[in-house]
Amino acid sequence: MNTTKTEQWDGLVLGASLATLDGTDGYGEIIDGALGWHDGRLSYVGPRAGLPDDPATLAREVIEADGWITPGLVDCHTHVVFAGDRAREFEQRLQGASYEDIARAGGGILSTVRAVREADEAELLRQSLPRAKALLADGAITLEIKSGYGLDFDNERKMLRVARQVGEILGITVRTTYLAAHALPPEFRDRPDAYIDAVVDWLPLLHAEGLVDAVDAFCEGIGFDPAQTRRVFEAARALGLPVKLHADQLSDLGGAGLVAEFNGLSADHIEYSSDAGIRAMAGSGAVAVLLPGAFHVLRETKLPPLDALREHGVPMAVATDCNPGTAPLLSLRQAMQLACTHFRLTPEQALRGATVHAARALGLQDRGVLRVGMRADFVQWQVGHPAELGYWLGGTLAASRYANGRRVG
Ligand SMILES: N=CN[C@@H](CCC(=O)O)C(=O)O
Ligand SMILES: [Zn+2]
Repeated sequence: MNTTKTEQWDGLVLGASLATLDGTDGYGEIIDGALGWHDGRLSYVGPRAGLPDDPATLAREVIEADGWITPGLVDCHTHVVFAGDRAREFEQRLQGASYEDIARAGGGILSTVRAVREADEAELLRQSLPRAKALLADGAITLEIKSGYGLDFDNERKMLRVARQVGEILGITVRTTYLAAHALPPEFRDRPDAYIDAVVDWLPLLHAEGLVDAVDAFCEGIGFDPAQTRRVFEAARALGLPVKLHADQLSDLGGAGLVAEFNGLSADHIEYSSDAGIRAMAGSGAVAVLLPGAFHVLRETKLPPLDALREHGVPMAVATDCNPGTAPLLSLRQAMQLACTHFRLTPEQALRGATVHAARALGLQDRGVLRVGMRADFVQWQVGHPAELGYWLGGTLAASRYANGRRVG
């Protein structure tokens, strides 16, 4: 019996099939499986037939289930904390305005900055929580949440505090990412280097409050240049914080290579990354975070360098990028479907992208697969096969969700 515990477990699910994702390929299928856990960790992952005759004695709670159980999904790139929406901007884009035009005219990210600054902490939480709940409802048990719509100390802090509260209220893991280098706020107009000075100064203060798990930037023509990004990364490194990057989304500024140079966790978007950038990522072990929601909503045509990613063995994560501008997307499963449709990932690759590789993109080694000793984060789905998770558009497939061995929906 594949177990580490001899005392009575906290819980045991019997009867569902398991997609463990343990191993380098395949779903790791266990038909008619059993999953036991204790103290928030998996204590048994295997066939029901591998348990003693009377499994009810093994655990305090025994649950008969059907369908399939997968690791809890990990949404490794979201901007789910924000106020307002940008539906009117979406209309303008469909009438011909580009994302960059709107940004340069003071809309885009800056219009969400105005809305976030106007909302107090309680209001920001009130607006953000339903979005996080929707992501959880569709199986996301770990959420990364970025700041980046405050762009001053108090408002970046407010966003990060709300992100932490979301995790506490929902009982799930929230990893926070400091993204003050997302756009240039109006009070620093034409003074981007002075703004980067401020971004660098705020970081240790927010970190000292326990509000920052990683550091990100938007390295782009409408964001910050590589030299400015480098300064943000150096500040992160000085504090021992990992970096990730909105890299090469709209043009190739060498973002993928910069991530590799700083041993970053991930380069995200990367539609325009060069072959050299991808090779550098492969060398450093960085994850490529694919964001098919933004690709879809912006009606992009330039695909990420998928062949190069495959050829060089760069792990590909999939995330929602849930944000009001480019990805009003409230389902990681839907992002998986878009990754299959637009980027030709197989449903198995998309599921690995939203679990195993997404956990790695957050530097989390204790989740993403079902294996004894890993966190008891899992989702039970009403499906006949896990390939359906990357197949259906919409619908309600998740039947129960567990975080750290506790039911969270
Ligand atoms: N690219 C930059 N940041 C977000 C979009 C933010 C926004 O438009 O509000 C992204 O990941 O797509
Ligand atoms: Zn983003």
